[in-house]
Amino acid sequence: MIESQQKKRIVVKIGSSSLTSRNGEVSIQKLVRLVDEIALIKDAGHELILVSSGAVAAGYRKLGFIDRPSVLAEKQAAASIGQCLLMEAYSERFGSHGYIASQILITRSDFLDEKRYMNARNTIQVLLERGVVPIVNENDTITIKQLKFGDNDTLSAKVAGLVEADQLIILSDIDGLYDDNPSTNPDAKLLEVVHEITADIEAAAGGSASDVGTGGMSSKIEAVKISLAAGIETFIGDANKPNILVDAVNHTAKGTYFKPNAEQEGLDVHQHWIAFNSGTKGEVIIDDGARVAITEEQSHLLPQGVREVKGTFDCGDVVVIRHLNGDEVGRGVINYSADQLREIKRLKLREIPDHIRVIGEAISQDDFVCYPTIVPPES
Ligand SMILES: Nc1ncnc2c1ncn2[C@@H]1O[C@H](COP(=O)(O)OP(=O)(O)O)[C@@H](O)[C@H]1O
Ligand SMILES: N[C@@H](CCC(=O)OP(=O)(O)O)C(=O)O
Repeated sequence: MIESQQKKRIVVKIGSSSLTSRNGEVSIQKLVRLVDEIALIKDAGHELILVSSGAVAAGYRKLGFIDRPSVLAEKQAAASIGQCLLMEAYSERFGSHGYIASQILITRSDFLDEKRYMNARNTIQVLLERGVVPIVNENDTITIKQLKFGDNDTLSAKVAGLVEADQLIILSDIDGLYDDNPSTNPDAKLLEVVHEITADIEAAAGGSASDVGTGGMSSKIEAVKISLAAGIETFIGDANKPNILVDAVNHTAKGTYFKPNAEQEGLDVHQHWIAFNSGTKGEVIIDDGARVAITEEQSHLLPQGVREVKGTFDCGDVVVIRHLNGDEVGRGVINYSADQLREIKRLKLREIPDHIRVIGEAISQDDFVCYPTIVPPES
């Protein structure tokens, strides 16, 4: 039973290994059990978005393969079949509880553009207001390698940031994060509460031992970095444990609970987009004064603090902000093109020629995110 608590917005990620039986095929029994639990959470009044893997696993046998294919086009063809089968199974079971399931397929390029990113958010908002369970997966069939989220762990954390979730629950075939890879070290111990992703934790998190899983624990830890930066508490637990979802919502489940730093303000949706979804176009190199201003004094980045401009970008693009010593300071939305900024760098605001002056500052205070709030960009 769900303990009575404030209405929460919860993102649940179900990995391929949690949905498949030993032969690699999707197990309707497993899917049904998880849907039944989600229905209980919905009945208690919470909003829930499901990020479900399993399209490739559900499709490859129907395509005539005995083993999960490894060639990209074959996986994509399998996903094209499997995604329909998955949604059919989800729709039917959610329907039996009186809930409507909807399908949302996303690629990383959809999230590169903030308008499309916000559009996805608005769509999900309408679905949630109307009691629907949005079911998200990567659009495997058309995604090219360079623009793949790659694993649904990362996708689930980005979706959690997009919808400003209260909790992210990542279900897997293991009951949480161990202090070493349990498939190679039988003495590895479960970590029950984690406040920070340290280098030791990153080193402990290895790849997947199953034939169907994609990223193993290491991609889950990358995902947790993203969700914690947004201030979203995150849980990793075993999909095969009875009542795992209900217990995770009640905080009584066995597993690993990742707790965001209570003092650190989470990123808002715009900052989350800048930090984890936008692609960067070029770099601005800043001096000491500018670094102190933006990291410690909550100030704008002014052109006078910019020493060098690298690459080509337009007004509105996201650029890397780097200190003269080479350290990455953060990233932000630039108010000038690269050529304009080259012309006005090191100038005080009143010295900027009228035909170039837009807002004044090179990057506005609300438009940048500094490290270590964010993890280094992935591309
Ligand atoms: N430190 C660790 N703690 C727990 N599991 C780990 C660790 N390092 C590697 N793993 C592996 O990660 C696997 C879970 O990831 P994966 O197979 O990709 O599942 P999913 O399909 O749920 O995403 C575990 O079964 C385990 O073999
Ligand atoms: N999008 C793919 C799954 C990718 C993925 O991350 O899988 P998993 O590691 O099992 O969560 C699919 O639906 O088959």
